[in-house]
Amino acid sequence: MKGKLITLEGIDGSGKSTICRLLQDDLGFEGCIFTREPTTSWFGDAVNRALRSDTDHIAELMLFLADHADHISRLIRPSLENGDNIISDRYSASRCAYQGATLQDIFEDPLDWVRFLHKGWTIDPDLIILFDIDPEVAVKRCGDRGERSKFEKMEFLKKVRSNYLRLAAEEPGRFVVVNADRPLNEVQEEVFRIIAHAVGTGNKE
Ligand SMILES: Nc1ncnc2c1ncn2[C@@H]1O[C@H](COP(=O)(O)OP(=O)(O)OP(=O)(O)O)[C@@H](O)[C@H]1O
Ligand SMILES: Cc1cn([C@H]2C[C@H](O)[C@@H](COP(=O)(O)O)O2)c(=O)[nH]c1=O
Repeated sequence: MKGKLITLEGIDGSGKSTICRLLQDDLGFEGCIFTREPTTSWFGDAVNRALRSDTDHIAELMLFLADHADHISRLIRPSLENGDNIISDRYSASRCAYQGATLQDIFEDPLDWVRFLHKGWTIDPDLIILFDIDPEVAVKRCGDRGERSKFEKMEFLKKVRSNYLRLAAEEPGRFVVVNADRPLNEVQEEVFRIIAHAVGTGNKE
């Protein structure tokens, strides 16, 4: 693989999508390919249907995995092989953190099980930027944005946050944890600096 894969992760309302939009508008990152999970494919549509209903948690996980497999074969692998740098708003760590929480009554260590399900076929990110924030602050931020994700609940997001922090502690070489509970310009400055360092100018060379 010649390009770099960078993913933005964090609980709902942590500010990933806001930073992603700012990155997309910045000329310094115009060589990067921007993508997200759930994707905009029909697999992503199926995931979004599951997110709007009380779908069985295992079935929901399988839909997320199908969307991820399609994302890799259609965009991630060919772009990396072509030398493009990719920035993805959510990726595999979202599954470990969120489905690691939805499945906690079924498995002893659901995070580890979900992580195992990716082995052998996924492409691991070169760098994962974790937007870390107290769920109380994140949920308040999301308060007035209309329809809510079924996951935007305090107790649930506390578990998701602790799963993310466990992932970061277990792979310190891959994760950078950013304090997302700061003014937007400060978070932006730090994330831009980290990504610029990882991809150089954002172009292929
Ligand atoms: N640093 C910040 N300080 C205050 N408000 C912020 C900050 N960053 C983002 N916001 C606001 O918080 C809300 C949630 O931000 P955003 O949609 O970027 O989060 P997200 O992590 O992408 O959430 P989700 O994963 O649920 O889509 C938005 O209204 C956004 O304008
Ligand atoms: C990729 C992925 C996402 N989720 C959850 C996280 C959010 O609550 C929703 C949708 O994401 P968005 O960024 O707010 O649009 O889905 C998940 O549970 N598992 C995943 O793998």
